[in-house]
Amino acid sequence: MPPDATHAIEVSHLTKTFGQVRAVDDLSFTVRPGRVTGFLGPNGAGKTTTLRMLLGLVQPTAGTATIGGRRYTDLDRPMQTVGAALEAADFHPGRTALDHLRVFAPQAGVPDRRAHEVLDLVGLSGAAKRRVGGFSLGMRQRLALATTLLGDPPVLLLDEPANGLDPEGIRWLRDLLRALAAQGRTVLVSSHVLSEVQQTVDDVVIIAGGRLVHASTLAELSGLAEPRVRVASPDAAALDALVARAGWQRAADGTAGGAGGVGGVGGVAELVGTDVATVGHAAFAAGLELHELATHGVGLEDVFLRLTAPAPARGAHAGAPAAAPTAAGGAR
Ligand SMILES: Nc1ncnc2c1ncn2[C@@H]1O[C@H](COP(=O)(O)OP(=O)(O)OP(=O)(O)O)[C@@H](O)[C@H]1O
Repeated sequence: MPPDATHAIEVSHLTKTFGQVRAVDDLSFTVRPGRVTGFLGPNGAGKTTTLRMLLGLVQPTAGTATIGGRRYTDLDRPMQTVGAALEAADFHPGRTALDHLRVFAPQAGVPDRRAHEVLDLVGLSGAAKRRVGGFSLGMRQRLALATTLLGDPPVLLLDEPANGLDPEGIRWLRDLLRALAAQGRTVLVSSHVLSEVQQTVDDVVIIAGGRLVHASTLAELSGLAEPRVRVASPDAAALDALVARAGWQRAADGTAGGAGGVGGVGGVAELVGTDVATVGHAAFAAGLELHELATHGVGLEDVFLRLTAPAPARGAHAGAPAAAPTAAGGAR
């Protein structure tokens, strides 16, 4: 099936509770075709449960998860529409890689020879006749990916596909996923480590505690990682006045005052869009005593950790400009 714009993934107010556990909580996001989207969150965030609901394996408590506007269970040819790899270990150990794919080929509605093509695509041609029982985790990941590609689906859902791959394998996966997206496919890749997929994804959907905490392009997420100037003075009021007078922008989650000076009295400001020389000069000209003036970078991984920190810490970010398409850091 040729990929086209009708193969977007739409998750709307999706909720799943298991007894007392609210695994997915009023989650809404869109995944666009032609792009690789990272579905990110710490362990237990609800990624797998969301993917399972998308695949009709788990019934939502509320909300909907659709592919091209239809639920997975309503698709005419699901295996030719969605390729999904949720667990890499689910192989018959006595089967060869080729046999494994041949078992799935009829379900995917493709001839046997397609098995060779997908083995080639994932770099496993040389191991086609080896038993899967002897495969490394990385080889299993490649075979799982080959299985998802059998029906040439326009939508790919991959749960932690980089797990078990060495750095060369991760680079290979990146190139393959980017090529698949460039063909117009919708590619959703989950991971609990941003750095693992940072160079692969165009968009990010970040969840924590079952809730959406951030959805944007990777470039917009990177914008939250700009360098900051941290400035502390024993005179909080004068520091505040200087910041206001100069028109400096405070970081959205930066400290807006509080203990920063001598003996815990004073103010601290975290500023973006300026530099230490400008701030130092203005403070000197204003006769303001400073106890700290430094630039510090906030890495992308730091941004990710802050966004996914437990609720009280996340609450501090609720006003971040690009950070909160829906609720950031609500009560859970
Ligand atoms: N079948 C189930 N019964 C009860 N609780 C479940 C079930 N499946 C998932 N959960 C719980 O739901 C929450 C979300 O789990 P889920 O596996 O979706 O998270 P995840 O983001 O995929 O985590 P990981 O990165 O560790 O795979 C967890 O608290 C988990 O224990």
